[in-house]
Amino acid sequence: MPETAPDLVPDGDLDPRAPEGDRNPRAPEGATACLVLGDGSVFWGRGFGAHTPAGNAPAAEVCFNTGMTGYQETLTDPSYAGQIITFTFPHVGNVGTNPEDLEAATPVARGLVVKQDVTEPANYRSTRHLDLWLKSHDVPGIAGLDTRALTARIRDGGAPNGVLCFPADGRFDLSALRAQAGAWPGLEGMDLAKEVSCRQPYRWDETEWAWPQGFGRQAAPKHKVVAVDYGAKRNILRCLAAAGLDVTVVPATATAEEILRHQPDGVFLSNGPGDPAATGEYAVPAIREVLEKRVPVFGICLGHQLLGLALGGKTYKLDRGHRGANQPVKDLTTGKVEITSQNHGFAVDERSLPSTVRVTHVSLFDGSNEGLAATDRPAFSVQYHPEASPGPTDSHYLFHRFVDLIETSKGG
Ligand SMILES: NC(=O)CC[C@H](N)C(=O)O
Repeated sequence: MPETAPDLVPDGDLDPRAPEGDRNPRAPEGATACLVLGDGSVFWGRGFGAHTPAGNAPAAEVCFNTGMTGYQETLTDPSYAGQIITFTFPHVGNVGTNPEDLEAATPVARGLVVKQDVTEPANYRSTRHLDLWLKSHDVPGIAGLDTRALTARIRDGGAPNGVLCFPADGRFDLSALRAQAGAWPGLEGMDLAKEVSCRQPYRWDETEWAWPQGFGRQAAPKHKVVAVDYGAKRNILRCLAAAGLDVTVVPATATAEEILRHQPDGVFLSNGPGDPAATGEYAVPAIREVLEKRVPVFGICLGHQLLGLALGGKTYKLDRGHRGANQPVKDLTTGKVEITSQNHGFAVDERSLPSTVRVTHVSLFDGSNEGLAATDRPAFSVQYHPEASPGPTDSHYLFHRFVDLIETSKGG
């Protein structure tokens, strides 16, 4: 193991070397970056990845992810727009980066917080050091701070807003950073899906990529679906194609007419960032119209929340969200428990759902809703990510459930 430098003082305000009452203590020795939270607290660390522009460090919600692998997929998952990700697993970066594990062309996360300094990559698939990859995509990182303390703070107090600052000149204006973190409006009410969505419709055609172990290659397409891209992860589109679907992707703001013009056998609603209620302003009317035409609908994560809204339910913000690869969920249809991968900060309020909606999945961590199905039309959705493989292929059956629904609807 390479030697790593010790943790820096975790919180500038608690720095014993800072004079009493000093709200702007100097950066501790060795600190080149800091994370400033909306409540004014400061976590010092060592910067890596891209420097932040002077006076314009990115503000975002600071969340945590407990996954032990998949940092590149996490960083490129468009659902992380507007967020700084704290990785609770300490060794991030040690398998480098490669072009196959991207969930989107570029990362949208505003920054990452890790415990250990990023080491040289040790993996045959690596084509680039994480540090260089982050630099090339303009994403700043901070290492060497107490990610446990930060995670405990998020767990106990909810996900705070924060600013990650890694200035090239090593100067920190903590007052300005505190003001910036305090002024960031937060994710509630924020519509980010249309920012990360594709701009033009396109056909998903990716037959030559490496497939997840044991998942097989693309089957000859039997049915045609339109996937509405609210910030879709590539592996979802891959899984739809692997289940035998011909996939056309359309922008988040596509109207029902623009969706139905493709004469789809089914409509898929993707994952995506931001507040579903804000996204719903344009998405919900389109989904409602698709539902009225009785076209089969399947939604994942943000797509699940939007389907919940379209069916008459409400969504709310969870205190700290579910982000990681070990989240137990019970499928109430089969009684089976799946270990799932998740990344969401909002949820469907089960109590708000009309009687024409059945709850199909529930979180065994906190009892929140993880899946629903309409009883009067062909539509279902899950809050978690069946395209990810946190262990075995627990949740891939949902893509086949979608195909079955399409076939039943076609009368085939
Ligand atoms: N992964 C997702 O689709 C996230 C959905 C939504 N932005 C949330 O945080 O709950």
